[in-house]
Amino acid sequence: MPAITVDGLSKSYGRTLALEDLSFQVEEGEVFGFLGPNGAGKSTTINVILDFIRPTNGQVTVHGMDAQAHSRDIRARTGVLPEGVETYDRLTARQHLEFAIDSKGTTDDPEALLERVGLLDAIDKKAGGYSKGMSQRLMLAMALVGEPDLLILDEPSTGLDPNGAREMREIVREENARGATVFFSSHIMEQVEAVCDRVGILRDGEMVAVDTVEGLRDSAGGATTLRVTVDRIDDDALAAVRALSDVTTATVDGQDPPVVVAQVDGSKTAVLGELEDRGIEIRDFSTREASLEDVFQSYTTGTEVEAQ
Ligand SMILES: Nc1ncnc2c1ncn2[C@@H]1O[C@H](COP(=O)(O)OP(=O)(O)OP(=O)(O)O)[C@@H](O)[C@H]1O
Repeated sequence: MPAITVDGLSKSYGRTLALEDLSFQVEEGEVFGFLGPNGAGKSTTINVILDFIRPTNGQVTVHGMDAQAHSRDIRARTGVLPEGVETYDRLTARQHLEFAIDSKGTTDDPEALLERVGLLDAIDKKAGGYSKGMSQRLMLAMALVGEPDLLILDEPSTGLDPNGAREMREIVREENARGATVFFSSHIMEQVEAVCDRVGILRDGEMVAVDTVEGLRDSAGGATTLRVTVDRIDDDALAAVRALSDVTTATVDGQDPPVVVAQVDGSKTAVLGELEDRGIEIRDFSTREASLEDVFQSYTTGTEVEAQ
């Protein structure tokens, strides 16, 4: 049984359509990265899964239970790191943890949890004095209470420095190794590629790709980003480059001097030849293997940048 099934989900806020007929599944035991730029609809999806908001259409089940009818049971088995940090200024980390432990009726040790997230030193300090990263660590510790079957982490790296982000990924791996399903959202490919089994890419409320990290890598596979610095470029020349059979996309980056950026799946010399045949002077060029970040960008930003 999948851990999460999202089926035909739509959500409108007044005239804003935040989610449009969204369907996907998160399998039990996997780490699923929910990736999309700001405003794509990630938090809205998470809020519907947790029944914090009601959808306009569609259905969500968690461990086979309807998200609306069984929200209490679902939340009891789920650890949530919500978007935006909501700590209580006057309570210490220990008190936050004690509250979460009481609410879930578990016997966790606050010190052990805070040690895991690297916040043991501040256990008896009031959260009002915490940095963003410290608050984020505290919220993560609260999400871990009760060894939940499902962890839902909304942008868990917010406010964390690179070390903190690495530690967070380590905790995701440990939780997954213990058997938890992890669903976490991010707008940064780098954050998800290191830990996720599969990635779903959300754009404007629609899922535009769901694949394994390997599968996404393959779709970038073989492709190379070619950057050619030229003395000038015009629409006809750019169109001719785009029309070459090995070129997937071509855009122009910058103006002075212009740089033609092409995704090439094969011969790079054809691009250089096409430009030279048109009397365009090639001042420099470089090649780079397309990265997962390039794949993410091509799905989420529209690949074309008009020639200027
Ligand atoms: N309460 C609300 N009222 C009106 N519009 C909303 C509300 N919440 C979200 N939206 C809109 O719905 C769309 C999706 O927002 P959502 O917060 O789900 O995206 P997100 O992918 O989580 O973005 P971010 O990465 O910035 O958190 C956006 O256009 C947003 O402006």
